[in-house]
Amino acid sequence: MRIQVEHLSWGVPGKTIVNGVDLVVGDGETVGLIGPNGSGKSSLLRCIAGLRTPTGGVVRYDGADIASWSAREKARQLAFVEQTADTDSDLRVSEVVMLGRTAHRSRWRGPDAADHEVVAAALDRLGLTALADRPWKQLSGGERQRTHLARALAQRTSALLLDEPTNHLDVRHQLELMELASSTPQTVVVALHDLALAARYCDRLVLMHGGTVVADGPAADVLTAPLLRAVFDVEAEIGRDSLGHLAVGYREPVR
Ligand SMILES: Nc1ncnc2c1ncn2[C@@H]1O[C@H](COP(=O)(O)OP(=O)(O)OP(=O)(O)O)[C@@H](O)[C@H]1O
Repeated sequence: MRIQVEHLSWGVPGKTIVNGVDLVVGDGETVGLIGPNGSGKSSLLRCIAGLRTPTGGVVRYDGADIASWSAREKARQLAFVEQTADTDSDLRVSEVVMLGRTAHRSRWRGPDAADHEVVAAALDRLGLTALADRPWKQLSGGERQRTHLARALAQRTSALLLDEPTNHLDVRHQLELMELASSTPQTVVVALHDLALAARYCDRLVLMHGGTVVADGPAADVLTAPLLRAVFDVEAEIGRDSLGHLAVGYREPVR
């Protein structure tokens, strides 16, 4: 699934929040969206997910304008895990994940064996099998986040949009989640604050600032000291760790 964002703008009265963004994400590619707080990453993701109506431009999936899709069609084509994803509190973990199957069956039919198989596989993929029967409201923040990812996987879509999917996760689960995002055949757009994690697992990084894309390319081209200074207002040193991964160190802020 190829995602094409053309001259996309979105805002609220008096404020342009996403400003003329062009972005192409190739089939199966994992693209990391980075940028400071308020730079427009979540707003752009919500437009790409079809949850916001752009004030200008268009979002295409394999050439089709997402504006022409019903909610059900969107749920069959793309899965979106938002930063503050929440769920009705009385559900059990497996029932939350089963919500991902809703768009795949008729309104009149309950989950069948195939749906249960997909849910079991998604729970297993996120290491949640032992929590399947636990009430959602008892879960920790990281367990909830993994449950929402399992729900998104259970949608079995060609595109996966993730907004800060690692913010509640411990190191082990961060690595596993990013490994999943980079190895899945799905087309992935993921907003991240951890630049080293983004560099390690994404095929390409897109750096946003003030609602626009200011750099788009391989991590080594985007994570440069001058660009990080201009966009994040930090003095960064970019190097390689002993495993060969890009490492980013920061000097103390000088005011
Ligand atoms: N519905 C809205 N009404 C008014 N302002 C909004 C609305 N949605 C977003 N904004 C503003 O738009 C800007 C971009 O927000 P957005 O959430 O897209 O940024 P972000 O890059 O995802 O930030 P963060 O890293 O903090 O999650 C922010 O200044 C935010 O306050």
